[in-house]
Amino acid sequence: MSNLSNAYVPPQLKAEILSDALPYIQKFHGKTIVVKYGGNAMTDEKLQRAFARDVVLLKLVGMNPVIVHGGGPQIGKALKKVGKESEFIQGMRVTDAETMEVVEWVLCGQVQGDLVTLINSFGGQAVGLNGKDGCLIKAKRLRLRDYQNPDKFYDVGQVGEIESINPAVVKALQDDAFIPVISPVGLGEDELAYNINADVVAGKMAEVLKAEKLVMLTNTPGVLDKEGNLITGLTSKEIDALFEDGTISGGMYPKISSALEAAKNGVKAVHIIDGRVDHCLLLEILTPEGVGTMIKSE
Ligand SMILES: Nc1ncnc2c1ncn2[C@@H]1O[C@H](COP(=O)(O)OP(=O)(O)O)[C@@H](O)[C@H]1O
Ligand SMILES: CC(=O)N[C@@H](CCC(=O)OP(=O)(O)O)C(=O)O
Repeated sequence: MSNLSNAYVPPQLKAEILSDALPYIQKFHGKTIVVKYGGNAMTDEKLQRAFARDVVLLKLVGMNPVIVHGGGPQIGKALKKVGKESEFIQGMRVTDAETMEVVEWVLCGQVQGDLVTLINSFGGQAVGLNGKDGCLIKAKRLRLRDYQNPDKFYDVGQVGEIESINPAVVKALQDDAFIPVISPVGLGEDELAYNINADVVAGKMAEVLKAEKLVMLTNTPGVLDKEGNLITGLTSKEIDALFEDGTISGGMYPKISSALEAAKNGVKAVHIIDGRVDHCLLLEILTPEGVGTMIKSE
């Protein structure tokens, strides 16, 4: 992948490739595109730079990218430093009060700060937000239902589910030249901060903003079947079958569930794509090439 960017491309071909993007730029002009930038997709510096450039480019050609970032592996590292192991149930981090302090520090501080700085270094105007800002995300304590046994619930501590989203602050920013960069932390009525899975925030944000597209960047080619082959498209029924036969596990649970909810609730195109591919965002949005898995509402 990295060698490709050094390969010789005749100037005429470059111009044609740029020109081929025109219908996509027209189609998505003025439209909101929510991008979930997973912590697993942001581990390589070169890829991070390509991502930030792509976001700036999308904004400058008239689209409204809204970024929801994760940071699971980065939280895991910070917790290790203070001697705490990470525990997950169905893709949700079990979060006690001490863990929550680290989560907020890593997500709303380090990860968001680095991303905002990087986007702005390429000429964008990114603004960092978390759920507390402008009353963006109201959360309440999650009762996590067992995927296989609906009568069973898990207590995962200070983990939130979304009660409501007030998108006013995001709309105000995106109607201007700004690129919102949102950390998945919500505020409860009890004034506690809640740790919310970033896929859940991205899916709901896309719904509430009536986004044209939701693109989730992760560290696999997309959703894989039992043999490890990429599944390019998935319907609701097919997803149920994958849950039942155990093909989906860990972080893919909240990702697929949130993607499906968004597709069912009006987001026209929902994709889970490989964030390890250089310029995957441009490939997904500005070319006819299908990358990753498209989640369909039915
Ligand atoms: N069927 C599946 N296809 C692809 N990935 C899967 C599947 N089931 C579980 N996974 C796991 O889900 C992970 C992606 O979710 P997660 O670790 O939460 O990433 P992110 O930080 O991008 O949200 C993959 O790295 C993989 O280990
Ligand atoms: C409740 C819960 O699990 N919250 C996540 C929030 C970050 C996240 O979702 O990051 P990724 O997108 O990189 O996985 C966590 O603590 O890891």
